[in-house]
Amino acid sequence: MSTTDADGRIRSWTLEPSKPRFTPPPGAVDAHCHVFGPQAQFPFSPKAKYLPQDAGPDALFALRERLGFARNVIVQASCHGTDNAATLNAIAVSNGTCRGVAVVDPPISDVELDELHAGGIRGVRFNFLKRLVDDAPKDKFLEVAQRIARLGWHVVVYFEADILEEMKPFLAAIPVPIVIDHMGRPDVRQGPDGADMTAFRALLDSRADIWTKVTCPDRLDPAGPPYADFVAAVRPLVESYPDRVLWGTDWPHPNMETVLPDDGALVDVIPAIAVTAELQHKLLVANPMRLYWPEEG
Ligand SMILES: O=C(O)/C=C(\CC(=O)C(=O)O)C(=O)O
Repeated sequence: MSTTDADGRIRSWTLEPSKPRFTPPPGAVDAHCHVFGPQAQFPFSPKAKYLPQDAGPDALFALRERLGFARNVIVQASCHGTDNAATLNAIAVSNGTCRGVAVVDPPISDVELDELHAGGIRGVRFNFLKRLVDDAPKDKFLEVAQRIARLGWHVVVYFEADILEEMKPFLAAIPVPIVIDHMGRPDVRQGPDGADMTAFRALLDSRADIWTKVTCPDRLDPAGPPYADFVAAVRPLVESYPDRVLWGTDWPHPNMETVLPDDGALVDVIPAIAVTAELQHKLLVANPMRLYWPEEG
């Protein structure tokens, strides 16, 4: 259960995650996580739909150490709106071990985009979840997608399975690689051949440069650890698209109010969805390095 402090700010992550049994390969990247604040330095957006307690870079790096990861990709969370300062700060104090994905105001200037690039940003996120953002203007997002192409960036798109069909023309028009958060949130209880996974595979088959994060068993599988339905639905996806999958903790688990995910248990899902050392290396090292640290390839 999440806890709320005197200011009404919630903590949706556990302070004592278990130590995973699975040891990630050297150089493993947690490619989907966030930072919150610290608020005194980096206030939340007036439009924030949730107000979390501080979860800054120190806590992120302590978690990374405990879980056995070497790098992080920090995705700007909606509670910080389009002010990417908290994300940039975490990258700046990471000694080169973090990169990030920003959320931007569509009229952002080219100079500001260059500054984000210098600060370690390598992509822009378009969030279509109505509970998180007031509007998601597809025409303006497409202009942004065109303007980031020169930087070699990609876009990260977050939507739920019920709008996949209507997202297709928008996604087809994006001129840079696309990463879909949490597989577009399928109902994993339908199984690997259920309607949601079948539709999502068709989307992946429509372009060779659509990647996805095989993340968030905690959000997608209400049964909890060992997340059997998630594993059954997602393992075949990892095997079909081994070069286009990423993995992340989703720490500090925004909006997880009823059940606080145990990050150690989340890491232990990895060997169940990526069952060979080769698949694990692609998922945790080779793929995220190609997207976020291409210069090291
Ligand atoms: O971060 C996630 O993966 C999921 C989120 C929060 C979020 O995206 C945001 O605040 O920007 C969610 O489903 O509430």
